[in-house]
Amino acid sequence: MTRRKFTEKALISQKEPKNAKEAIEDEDWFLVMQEELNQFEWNDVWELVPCPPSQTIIGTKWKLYAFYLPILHTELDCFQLTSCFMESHVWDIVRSGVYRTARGFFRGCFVEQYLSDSIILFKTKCCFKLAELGSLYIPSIGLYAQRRDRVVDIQQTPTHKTNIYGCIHLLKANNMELTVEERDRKFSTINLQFVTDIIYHMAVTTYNTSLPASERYKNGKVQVALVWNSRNENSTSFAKLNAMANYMWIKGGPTRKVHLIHSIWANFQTSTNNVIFGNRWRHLLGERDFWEHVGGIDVSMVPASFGQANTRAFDSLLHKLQKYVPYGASIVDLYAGAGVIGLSLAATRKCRSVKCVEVNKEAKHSFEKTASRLPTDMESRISWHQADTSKEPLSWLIGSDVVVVDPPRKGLDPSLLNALQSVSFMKIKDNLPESSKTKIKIEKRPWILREKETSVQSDSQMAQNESQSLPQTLIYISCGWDSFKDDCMSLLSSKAWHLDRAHGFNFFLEHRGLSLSLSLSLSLSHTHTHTHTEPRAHIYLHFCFPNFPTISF
Ligand SMILES: C[S@@+](CC[C@H](N)C(=O)[O-])C[C@H]1O[C@@H](n2cnc3c(N)ncnc32)[C@H](O)[C@@H]1O
Repeated sequence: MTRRKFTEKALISQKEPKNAKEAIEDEDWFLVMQEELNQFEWNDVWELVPCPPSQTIIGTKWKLYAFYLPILHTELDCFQLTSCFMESHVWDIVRSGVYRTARGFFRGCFVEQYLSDSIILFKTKCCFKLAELGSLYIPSIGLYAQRRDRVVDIQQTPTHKTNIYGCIHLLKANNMELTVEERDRKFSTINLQFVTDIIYHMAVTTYNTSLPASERYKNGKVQVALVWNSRNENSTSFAKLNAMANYMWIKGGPTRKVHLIHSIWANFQTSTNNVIFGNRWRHLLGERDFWEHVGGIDVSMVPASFGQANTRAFDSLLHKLQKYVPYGASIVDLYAGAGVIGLSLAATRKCRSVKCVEVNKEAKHSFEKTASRLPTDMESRISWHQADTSKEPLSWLIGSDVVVVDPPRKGLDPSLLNALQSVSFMKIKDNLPESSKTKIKIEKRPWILREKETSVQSDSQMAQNESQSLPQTLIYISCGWDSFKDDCMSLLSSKAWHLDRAHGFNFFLEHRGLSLSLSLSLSLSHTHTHTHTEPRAHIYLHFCFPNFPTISF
């Protein structure tokens, strides 16, 4: 494998050399250089080493010039990159290609205020889905390589220096001792290639406040979920799964001097599609509740419900978002997961009411646990509803001053998008659509009643007493740039909403296609109610570019 030296003050271009300052300032030059880099064969491993400016290092065609940070992408990839970021660099999002794309887009929407947070990336990514490939005796456990035909072993990299390392070591030893075979593993089709893999979910908690903040990530205990190729606990291979969990617990559990593992869960998944988790979960060992502290509140997380991958970036996003929510507002948090966003707002903005709407019933337990630790003087009425936001979305919007949406990468469901477009043109009480009026009437439809049975609410009169206000503020948190752009354009083109702020956050930079993620916050307000003194509505989004070809600074 060719190893090429690359400098921390380097940039490649066929164009005229420029010094670092000039190059950063000259956007055209920068973009040309980015295009050139896209033509590269990415089979080489790049190393970050000090290198004198203007030194030709890659044949005659490519030159290396003084600059800030390198752009690089390799097949073994971001691990070289991340090690660099991990150890020393604050990744400057402002110089990234994603940032430029976003800024161009928002300028087109007349948003001048586009801000972003820089963060030391891998020191903060807390949650990983890891795959295992290879033989029993030489397994690799880590993230998929770009083509997803192999796994880059996380232990070969200096990037994820957490107790996850130790857990992976245990898994490998364990597989050998217990001869966990291919047939026990979960089978997946990934990118049309049929590969055998076993999937682990690992999350590190930074909750332990007895540790100095700098050590919490490194020494946080790990929540491990083993995804098993069987339908349930009655399968013949369940004994092997149990043995595997016990082995890990004995070697890395609370009785050891080095206590690595917080808890172990099993997930049963026999499906051959790309969905990682099956519907059936079982808690095997350790504490059930796994706590984090984000957005000013303690948050409980189970692996079965969605958890943001980067605790620190999420915390930063939540603190920013709180500023856009008026005190005493009533909130609906759609695509809420365990309701972390809604509950954080309830606690910090003294919200009148907070409704969290989520389709995955497994998130209910975490919601209840988190709610049980909210400050006792909180007067908000909080509730969690297992429901599909695409069904009767207006019924969730009416009665809320602020709508928070945090959809999956595919973006908003069309029916919700429609409802958001139409809601600002409605006159409350006079023009309530039939579907939302029925919510105020006594509900008789069995399927809605069934959904309500799975709801948790702190005030049973909530639905009836809720004021019938219309949303003035929309906060959009996105992790899918393309879908966000489409949704945003639809909202703006309806002239219902005005957009005036955006904010970016680094959430992760991970190996899968070198996806690059950041969040933005935007502010939207109803065109006809916009006062120009204060933004009335906000969208935040967190987006990511899978297969983003280069990273630039
Ligand atoms: C990106 S996650 C956001 C979770 C949450 N806001 C958080 O920060 O933890 C998207 C969530 O939307 C949920 N979801 C997907 N489609 C949905 C739908 N049609 N109705 C309600 N929830 C949905 C998923 O189960 C997932 O929990």
